[in-house]
Amino acid sequence: MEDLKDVFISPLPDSPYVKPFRFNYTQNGKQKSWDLLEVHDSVAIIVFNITRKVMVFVKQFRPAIYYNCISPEDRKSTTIDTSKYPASLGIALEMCAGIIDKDKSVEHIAQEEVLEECGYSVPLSGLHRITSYRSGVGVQGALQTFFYCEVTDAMKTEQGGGVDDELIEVVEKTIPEIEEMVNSPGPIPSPPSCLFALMWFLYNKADKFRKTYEHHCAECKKGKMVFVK
Ligand SMILES: Nc1ncnc2c1ncn2[C@@H]1O[C@H](COP(=O)(O)OP(=O)(O)O[C@H]2O[C@H](CO)[C@@H](O)[C@H](O)[C@H]2O)[C@@H](O)[C@H]1O
Ligand SMILES: [Mg+2]
Repeated sequence: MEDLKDVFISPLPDSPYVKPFRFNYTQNGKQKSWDLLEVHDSVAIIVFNITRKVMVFVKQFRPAIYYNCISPEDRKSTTIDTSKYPASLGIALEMCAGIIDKDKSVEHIAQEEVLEECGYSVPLSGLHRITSYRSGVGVQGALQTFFYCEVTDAMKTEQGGGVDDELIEVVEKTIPEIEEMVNSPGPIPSPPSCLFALMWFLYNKADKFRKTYEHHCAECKKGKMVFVK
């Protein structure tokens, strides 16, 4: 994932992923315009492994993050010096997510992404639609639909890691590690949607699993309840 070379910037040809255009309008009698990017709507899924009480993340190289680490001066050079700018600068930790580029329901797209990226076979009934929100409101405003699913080790039927030329590493974090992540002073190498997902999980679900830890501990300590972080 971190073997990066031959990095250079070029003008955008016709792209199936992003379409830049100018949006013109008159508001309160004043003529205005806004420069926009048309992108696909998407899904994102919180995957929580209840066998081992860990959250499943995907780690991947994100060119957009990498590019924004390069100084404006160095962006002008014909090739980017990868010894000065190693790939690690662009590696993000995210929830499993994918664009809606097929004529399928959001539930089916979410199910596919969990299998392709994380390796878990989840029944459609195991995917709970939580909410949807607008991402990149400055220039995109695309809709992301957000799901929660619980998986077990037995549901891990494939390796994960993405399809075609995707290079994705599956990473697991415990509840205390998630808490540490959201309390970090940053910069956190994750999009706001991922941080929202973590806060949603901590607020709505984490207690259920913390209680299991406490109970476990109480058993071990012969009835003495100990809060385990
Ligand atoms: N701009 C681009 N240039 C070149 N190739 C591209 C491309 N966009 C997509 N692709 C190709 O299409 C594949 C799409 O991957 P996914 O469907 O998993 O979406 P991704 O995880 O990138 O974004 C998901 O996760 C992020 C983070 O949450 C959300 O912002 C996003 O809306 C959501 O779909 C990429 O692996 C790549 O091959
Ligand atoms: Mg993805």
